[in-house]
Amino acid sequence: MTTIIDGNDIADGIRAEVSACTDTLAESDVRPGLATVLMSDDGASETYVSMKQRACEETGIAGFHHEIDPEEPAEVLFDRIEELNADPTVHGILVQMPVPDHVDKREVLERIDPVKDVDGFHPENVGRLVAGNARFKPCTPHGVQKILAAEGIETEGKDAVVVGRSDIVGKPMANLLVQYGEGGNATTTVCHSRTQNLAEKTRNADIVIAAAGVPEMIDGEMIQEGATVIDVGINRVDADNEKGYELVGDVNFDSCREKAGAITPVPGGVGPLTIAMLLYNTVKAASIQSGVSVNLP
Ligand SMILES: Nc1nc2c(c(=O)[nH]1)N[C@@H](CN(C=O)c1ccc(C(=O)N[C@@H](CCC(=O)O)C(=O)O)cc1)CN2
Repeated sequence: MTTIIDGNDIADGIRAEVSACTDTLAESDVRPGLATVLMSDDGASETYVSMKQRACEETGIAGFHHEIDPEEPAEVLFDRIEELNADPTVHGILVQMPVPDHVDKREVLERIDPVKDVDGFHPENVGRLVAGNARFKPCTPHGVQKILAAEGIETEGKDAVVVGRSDIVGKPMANLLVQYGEGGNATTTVCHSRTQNLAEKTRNADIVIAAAGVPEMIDGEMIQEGATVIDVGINRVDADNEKGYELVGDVNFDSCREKAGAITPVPGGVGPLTIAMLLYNTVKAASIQSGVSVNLP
C-alpha cells in the first residue's frame, strides 16, 4: 500500500509548535516579527508572500509586508534591507525569490543581517549548514526532513537522489542528507541538467527528491518499487479552468503512485512545510535576538 503523504497535516503540527513558542515569547514581551519583501509582479510570488503573511497572523507573529516596483534600481531594495536590518521589531527578513534580472541575487542575500536571514541563504548561514552547525536550515529542505521524520522514513544508510541543484532546494537538501544525525547519514547523489542516465540513478534510490522545476519529469519507470518519492516541484501549467492554470509537480504522480512506498502530492505535499518552517525560523530568530529560550524540536 502506498502512503500518500499529507503535508498539510504535518505542517499543522509544526504551526502548533510555533504558536506555543510565540506564547512563551509573549510572556517576556517579545513578539516575533517577519518582514517579507516582494520585488516582482509574478502571480505565484504574490501568492506565496500573501500565504506567508496570513500564516504569521495565524501563529502570533507580526508580519510586515514591503513591495518594491520591479522597475526600480537594485539600490531601492538594498536600502530597504538596511532599514529592516536596523529595525528591532523585525527578527526575520525574507526577500521573495526570484528578484528581477537587473538585481544581483547574491548581493541581496549578502546584505541581509545573517541573524535575521530566516531563509538561511546568506553565505554565513550556508557555511554553517555545510559545517554541521546550522543556524537557520533553508525552509523547503528542512520541511522535507520533517516530512521524512513524521512518516518514520529512515535516511541513515539509505541511497538518496536529489534531482536539481538550486541554491534554494537542491544544494541545501543534499547537505542536510549527508550530515551526521537524525534526517542525515544518507548516501546522497545530486543529479542535474547535465547528468547522464538519470533514470539509472533514480532507479537505485531508496529516496528520490525531485526539485528540478520540470513538470512531471520523474515517472514510474524511473523509481524502484517501494521508494519514497518527495516532489518539491510546483509548476503552473495552462489549464482550461477558472484560474487558467493547474499545479503539477516534478513527479508524474499517477505513474509513480502505485510503485512508490510513500509519495507527496502537489499541491498539499512539501509546499505547506515551506511556510511552516519559515515560521519556525522566525521564532528561532526572535529567540536568538531576544535571548529568551523556546522549545523548538
Ligand atoms: N525567499 C524565498 N523565495 C522562494 C522560496 C523560499 O523558500 N524563499 N521558495 C519558493 C516558493 N515558495 C516560497 O516562497 C513556496 C512555494 C509553494 C508553497 C505552497 O504552499 N504551495 C501550495 C500550493 C499553493 C498554491 O495554490 O499556489 C502547495 O504545494 O500545497 C509555499 C511556498 C520560491 N521562492
